[in-house]
Amino acid sequence: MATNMASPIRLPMVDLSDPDTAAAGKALLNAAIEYGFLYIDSRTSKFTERDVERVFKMNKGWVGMHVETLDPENHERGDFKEALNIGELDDGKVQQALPPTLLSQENEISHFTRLCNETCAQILKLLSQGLEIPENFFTSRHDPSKGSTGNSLRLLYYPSDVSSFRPEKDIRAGAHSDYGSITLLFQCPGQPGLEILTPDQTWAPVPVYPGDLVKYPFPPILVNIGDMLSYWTDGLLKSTVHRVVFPREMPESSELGPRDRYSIAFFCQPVGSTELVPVPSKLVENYREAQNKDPNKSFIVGYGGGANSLDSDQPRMTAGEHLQSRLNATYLKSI
Ligand SMILES: O=C(O)CCC(=O)C(=O)O
Ligand SMILES: [Fe+2]
Repeated sequence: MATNMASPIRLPMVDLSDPDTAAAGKALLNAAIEYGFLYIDSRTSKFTERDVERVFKMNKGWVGMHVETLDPENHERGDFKEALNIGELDDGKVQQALPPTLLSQENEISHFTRLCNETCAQILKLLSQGLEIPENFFTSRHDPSKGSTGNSLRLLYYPSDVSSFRPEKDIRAGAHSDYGSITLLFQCPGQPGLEILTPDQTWAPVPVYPGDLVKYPFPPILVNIGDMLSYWTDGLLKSTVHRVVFPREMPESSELGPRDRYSIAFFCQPVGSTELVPVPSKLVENYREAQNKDPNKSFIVGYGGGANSLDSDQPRMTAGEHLQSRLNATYLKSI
């Protein structure tokens, strides 16, 4: 496991309003190949400052601390976080019991998840362009009108008032990769903590704002590739391991004020019954061939060996099966 700290990473910033969609698609694809993470310029997204602010206001942490342990091999105590998961909505309606204070906010939740879905569709279309495959290859397989997707919205709260915190041993969210296609992450100014594992096995902090002087209405939206899209593209797109750490000055330095962190994650998945047929991209094929020829091959072709590893007469894994295999690997391990 990595121990060294790298300097903050400069991730590419993608402009979703770029009329040159071929160029934006290539920029997005290259970031997904190199880092598995990128920023979306918030000025070019469908979200207004108010849309994001409203959901942050709902986010007060709901499910107790230490309930989840994302990296049980390295952390004996559960993650120092609280979370509320909201599963896929049906016709704008939440399909689960909500905490009483959120009952009146269903419209806002529905509005926000709709924008998340539309943003994911924009990103998936651009990725298809970058991969030089039909524009709707991914979006048609993520279309909720074709079946349930398992998309979820997660409100995360990492409290700083944790007297039992042990700096060397405890973590806000253990090292993990995400399971689905793509994740959108909304962060708050002044609340850092996300780190990604670089190819040389060092942890690189991801700044909430990149180091430029642009005035954003709210922090750029972080996008990362999940295991399924990595599997689907035979590892060409990277599902990068990441974690959330406590700020270095935690928690004694009370003069700094509370060092809480709030974030909102939207996990986007294909329709569960989607067969993960190989992505018909020459770029994916070339990547796989090059990796197969590499005598020192140390690459990961996405969890499960990659969609191209199956013989053509073998049944394809479905998106639902892929997700279940990743959930089993995490949650059965931590019981
Ligand atoms: O809060 C964060 O920054 C990241 C959360 C995350 O990675 C996750 O829930 O999968
Ligand atoms: Fe994550």
